[in-house]
Amino acid sequence: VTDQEILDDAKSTDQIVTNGLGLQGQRYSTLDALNTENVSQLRPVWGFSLGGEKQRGQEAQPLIKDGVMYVTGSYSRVFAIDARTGKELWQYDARLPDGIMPCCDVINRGVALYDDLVIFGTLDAKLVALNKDTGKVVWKKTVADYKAGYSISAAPMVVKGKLITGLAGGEFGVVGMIQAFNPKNGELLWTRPTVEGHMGYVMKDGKKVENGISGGEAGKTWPGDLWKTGGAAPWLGGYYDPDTDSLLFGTGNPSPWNSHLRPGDNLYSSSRLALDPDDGSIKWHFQSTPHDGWDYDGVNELISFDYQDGGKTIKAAGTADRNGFFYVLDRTNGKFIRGFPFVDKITWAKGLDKDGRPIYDDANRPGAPGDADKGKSVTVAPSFLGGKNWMPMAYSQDTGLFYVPSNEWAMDIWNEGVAYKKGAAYLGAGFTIHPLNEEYIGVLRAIDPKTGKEVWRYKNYAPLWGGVLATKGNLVFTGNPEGFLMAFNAKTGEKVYEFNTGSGVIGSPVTWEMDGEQYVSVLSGWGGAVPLWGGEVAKRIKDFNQGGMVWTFKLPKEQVVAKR
Ligand SMILES: O=C(O)c1cc(C(=O)O)c2c(n1)C(=O)C(=O)c1cc(C(=O)O)[nH]c1-2
Repeated sequence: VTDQEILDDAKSTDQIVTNGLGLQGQRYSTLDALNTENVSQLRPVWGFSLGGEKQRGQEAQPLIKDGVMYVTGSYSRVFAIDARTGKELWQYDARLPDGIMPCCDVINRGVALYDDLVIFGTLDAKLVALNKDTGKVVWKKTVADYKAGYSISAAPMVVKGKLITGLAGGEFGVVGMIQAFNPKNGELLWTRPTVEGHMGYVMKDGKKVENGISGGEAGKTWPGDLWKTGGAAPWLGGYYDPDTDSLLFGTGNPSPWNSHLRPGDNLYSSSRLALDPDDGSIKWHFQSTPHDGWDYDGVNELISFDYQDGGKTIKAAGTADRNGFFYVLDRTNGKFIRGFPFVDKITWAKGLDKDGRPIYDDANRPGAPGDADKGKSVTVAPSFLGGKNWMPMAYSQDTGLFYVPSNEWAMDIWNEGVAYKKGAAYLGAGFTIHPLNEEYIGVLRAIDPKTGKEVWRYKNYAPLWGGVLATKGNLVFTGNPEGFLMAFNAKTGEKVYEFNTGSGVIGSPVTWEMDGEQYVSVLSGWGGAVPLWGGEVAKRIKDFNQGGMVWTFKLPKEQVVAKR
């Protein structure tokens, strides 16, 4: 895979070489052979088991190149599969040490492809590059200390010949970090800490050269030494906008959760960042939840899109935050254009001011703990798992709508005393999540970013936890924990297809063209954060079965011909 193929991925239909179906991550395919007219005839053509004794959450998006599918499974495993037949070509198992500390299941979100390499990050915070034909290790590099709580769950990406990744570990008081490597040998090129006060570096002739302190100086928006263990992990990775030559990343919660310990905005936690891919410097930031006290990570994808306003093209970016607000930003400078709630209930803030800063409801910030007891508990919506969590939305270039997998839930949350200890959970909070409605938690929403209007919604009993795909065939695909891959009419929201994969679908579906036919693939395998952290919600989903399968679909041949 070349840099040009990566740049062209949003337009090419015969391969998928980026996470997000294009570096901007719109998850939109120009294929329309499969459409609302014929999707009811969609059939599975093969299934592939990810095997292993312990099937856990499968959150990856498959990549496809030259008839081979590359996909990751739980416990840091990679599989190469013949995309025509489902036959395994090779598999690689990272063999994790016992002490790994992922907060939220043993998931992985996919590989990056570059040259003849298949590259992914592991739960013990390594990057591993495999030969695409043999699965043999070409290079392997430890990028952070898993014993301090670091891990990698994101799919890395290659931008302008650099391999870029974000690190996880926000629940352990790590220092969030975005890093660039030489994809051919794993050599570090630059590193950008995402907590104010930490020095960034670029490598020159094998030497670390300082590249500015994140935020300019230490402790401006943090008290005392707390910035040293400030979290803000960019654990979901990011995307790249070629128009502005910016990496667009989000950052997680500040550590610890107890906000009374850290008065101030706590930059750059719960923020969106635009970085220069050449040296990792920060071009702009937008903080969605300053002084977060509810675990509203700001990692959710910031998706570039253009729209017309009074004859002018606006270079915008949209993001649906965990805190329940959808933000439209000017992606040339990070300025707030507009924001609006995308969930039914938000109680931690009364709204947004003209710059997009939340107007807090102080009664709904969990109270400070006393010396011995816990602080005042409050009931807040959304829950800490968010109006939307990691699962990527899609943007359709035809309808101009975002298709947002969201959830309606609240939590009781309180603070407790906590001290930092390397490798131990660093929360200082307790919580329990509960549904807001009897009939549903999940809501797939079609949202107009120009008006904030919800065009349609689909309600789902269990929380939605899978990625979304939009196509020119007027289709929107996503999955649910109940096990179904579903397709909707992009304009009306009518459900036009479903298929039971046998376990919850929390992966991200893809579509591509092979031998003149349009294929759809998705991973199935229930898991992720909900069953682990879900309180009352976990009870609702306790009978859902685990799994680990890749499912691949297409239309029967005669069906395609009949429609043409
Ligand atoms: O702060 C972090 O470093 C971090 C990492 C991850 C992760 O790596 O998946 C999650 C979260 N936080 C998190 O807050 C969260 O809700 C979450 C859900 C999931 C998931 O895959 O279901 N991962 C994560």
